[in-house]
Amino acid sequence: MANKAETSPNRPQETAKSLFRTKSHASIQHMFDEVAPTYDFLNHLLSLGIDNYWRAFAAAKAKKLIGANPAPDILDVATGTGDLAKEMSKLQGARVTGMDLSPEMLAIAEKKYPQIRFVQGYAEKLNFDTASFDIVSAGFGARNFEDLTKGLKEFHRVLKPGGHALIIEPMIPRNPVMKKLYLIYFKKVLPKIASMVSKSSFAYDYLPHSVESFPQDKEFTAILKSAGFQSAEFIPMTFETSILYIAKK
Ligand SMILES: C[S@@+](CC[C@H](N)C(=O)[O-])C[C@H]1O[C@@H](n2cnc3c(N)ncnc32)[C@H](O)[C@@H]1O
Repeated sequence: MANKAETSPNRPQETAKSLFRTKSHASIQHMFDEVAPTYDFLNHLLSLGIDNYWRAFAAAKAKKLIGANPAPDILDVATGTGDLAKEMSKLQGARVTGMDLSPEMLAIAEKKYPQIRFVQGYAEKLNFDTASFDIVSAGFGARNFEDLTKGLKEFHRVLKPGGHALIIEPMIPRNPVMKKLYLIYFKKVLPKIASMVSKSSFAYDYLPHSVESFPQDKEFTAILKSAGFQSAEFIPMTFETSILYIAKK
């Protein structure tokens, strides 16, 4: 039997490990609805504010890829509280839509950024026309998709030919010393801090499990290509603690 912190408060049969295996929409939604009120505070605290830089870096890459397009259409999937959508909305003429499955995360996004259009939905079945976006982004969301391949195929479908997907995920450093330090922080320190602030300490036990079990760098670019993208590259950020994937349709 798992201890209390490792089980979901309203779903005692569910452990952080079992959630990562199933990742049903209902369980993921429940977890994010619960962490929503403290999500931003903890995000910035636990990353020492560097998460803002990672999103701004992705938006700067998007700007280059968009080029002279005066009105790029951008979809931010798994937008959560909207911070990556906000970065994308700073691009000249950008028409940004943020979508997420969690109504509580979206309610916060709408409050923070009333100028951006937010909609509820699922990455695996995007409610948008084929070839309708120049950029599809996702910050720290793909790892939670119930069906990753289906989600990435949907990114590909809704992109215009030549459009790009930009995906940010946490990265486990490849350098052995950095990796050891990172995992101590990620598995021992981070869940303790989070449990003092968030209603759902469960979510922060799930986080290291989900990152450790998720395909990274070349493994993930191979998945992007098998989802239909003609090319895919990755850029490690901040001593390989985060990674940006860029894939072209
Ligand atoms: C860690 S948060 C990231 C939020 C935001 N993008 C950011 O940069 O902080 C992950 C988000 O992904 C959403 N999510 C997870 N699976 C999803 C899916 N299949 N479809 C849509 N949203 C999903 C969750 O509801 C949550 O808001």
